[in-house]
Amino acid sequence: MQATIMEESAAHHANVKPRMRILLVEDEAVFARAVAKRLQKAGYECEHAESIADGRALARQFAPDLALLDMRLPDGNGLELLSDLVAKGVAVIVLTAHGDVMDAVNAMKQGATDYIKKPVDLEELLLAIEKAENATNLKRQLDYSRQRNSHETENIEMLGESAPIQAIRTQVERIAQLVSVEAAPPTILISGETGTGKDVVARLLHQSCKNSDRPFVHVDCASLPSELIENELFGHEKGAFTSAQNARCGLIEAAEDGTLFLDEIGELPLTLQAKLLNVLERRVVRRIGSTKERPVLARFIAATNRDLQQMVIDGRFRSDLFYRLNVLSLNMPPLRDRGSDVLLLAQHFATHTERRYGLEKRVFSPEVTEMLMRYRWPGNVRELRHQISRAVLLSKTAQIRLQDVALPVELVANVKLTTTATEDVAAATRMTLDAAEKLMIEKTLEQTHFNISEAARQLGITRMAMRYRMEKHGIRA
Ligand SMILES: Nc1ncnc2c1ncn2[C@@H]1O[C@H](COP(=O)(O)OP(=O)(O)OP(=O)(O)O)[C@@H](O)[C@H]1O
Repeated sequence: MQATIMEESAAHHANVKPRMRILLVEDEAVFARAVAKRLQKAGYECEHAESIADGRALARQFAPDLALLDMRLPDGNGLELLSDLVAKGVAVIVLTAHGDVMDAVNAMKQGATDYIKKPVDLEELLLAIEKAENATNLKRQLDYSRQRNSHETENIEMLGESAPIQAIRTQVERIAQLVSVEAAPPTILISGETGTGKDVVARLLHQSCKNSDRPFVHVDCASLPSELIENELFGHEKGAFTSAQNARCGLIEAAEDGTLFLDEIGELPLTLQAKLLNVLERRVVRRIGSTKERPVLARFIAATNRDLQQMVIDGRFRSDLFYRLNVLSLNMPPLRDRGSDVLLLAQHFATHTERRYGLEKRVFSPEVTEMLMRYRWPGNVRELRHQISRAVLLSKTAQIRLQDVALPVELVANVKLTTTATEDVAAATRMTLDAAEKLMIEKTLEQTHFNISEAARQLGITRMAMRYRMEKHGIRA
């Protein structure tokens, strides 16, 4: 989040056109909150209205570039607002109830840019917005046909040449072959620390299966309140509870014969774990308030950064569900075990940011290169991506130096003890040269459990020089 703010403010300074302003007209509060949060995270400005009247008023004040318009609103049909917005030159993506084809057709006839079926997959929505953004930009700049761009498909990239990433690629290929001959596709469990690319690999698995043109539905079990997850997953019949005015299909059904990706599965409440197990075993789903069972064709992929086996021992995760999910498993390696993939990814993210903001090419100083290789990356690829875009935006010269990279002080000791590195650390931490040197020695000693030879090796100095410096700074082993 911090990095996003930094990117935006730097973009502002670099005189780059700010990103789109989006008006969301939607009366389902929880869903609206999730959409607004995701859009803001992606760097868009977003305002939310709950009715046609509010939407109309906000459209005047906020002057959006794009609107996301629900069709069923408390004070009428979204189509009433659609024509006003289109007349103002606002691109409109309509959100239609599942199966309500007529709404979509009417909206497109009245000038909507695109439509998305509910329940909405946030990543799919972002893609539609990007398409609309590209289309609008193109239309403005070149008066070009929007059609060409709106058919681009997303290309998922899992970069890396290291052995652990090659092994993941091979596993993905094997799974793709397996799935094509199996009747009920086997469930896949992806584990790995946060930011290692579990989402990326889930999409890659989807892309490489024969049903890749079918829906990919992402459910984040951690961000949905537990009382809503059941409704989201299973859907409900009209009248199933007081506020259920219309029947609604759940996400399991919405995935059709594509992929249902259950992210952060470790956060699923125990009661729902039992219900999910039933779906996986019997391959049927029943909406809340319904007696009718519908067949489940989707393939399930689950992901977690928790130790599910430990959760089973602690009684917080059902063992039968764990075994059912864990038919095939993929373990995403942490970034620190991927060798020079760190540099390959850093270069990729740097180029991406340079292109996005029209900046000149940057190079990493040798100390930064070394630091990138030695840092432990607890937030993995996500952390690297944020650090690199931030460094590219903040560096005043074509060379990215250590002070442009805001890695936590306690890990700076991973850099060799050269004069330039000490100067860079001092500048980054606003310490004197002496204090920076002392800090680097102390931290390396701590990390090597006071093994002086090992610490000296890591710092690139002799054991004698290490002893001398420890004495100078009054550090006792
Ligand atoms: N190998 C890779 N190549 C390119 N980009 C990657 C790679 N791995 C991860 N990323 C990028 O890093 C970011 C984090 O990845 P992702 O969301 O897939 O991680 P995650 O393991 O699902 O994280 P979390 O556990 O927090 O949900 C994303 O922006 C993703 O595009």
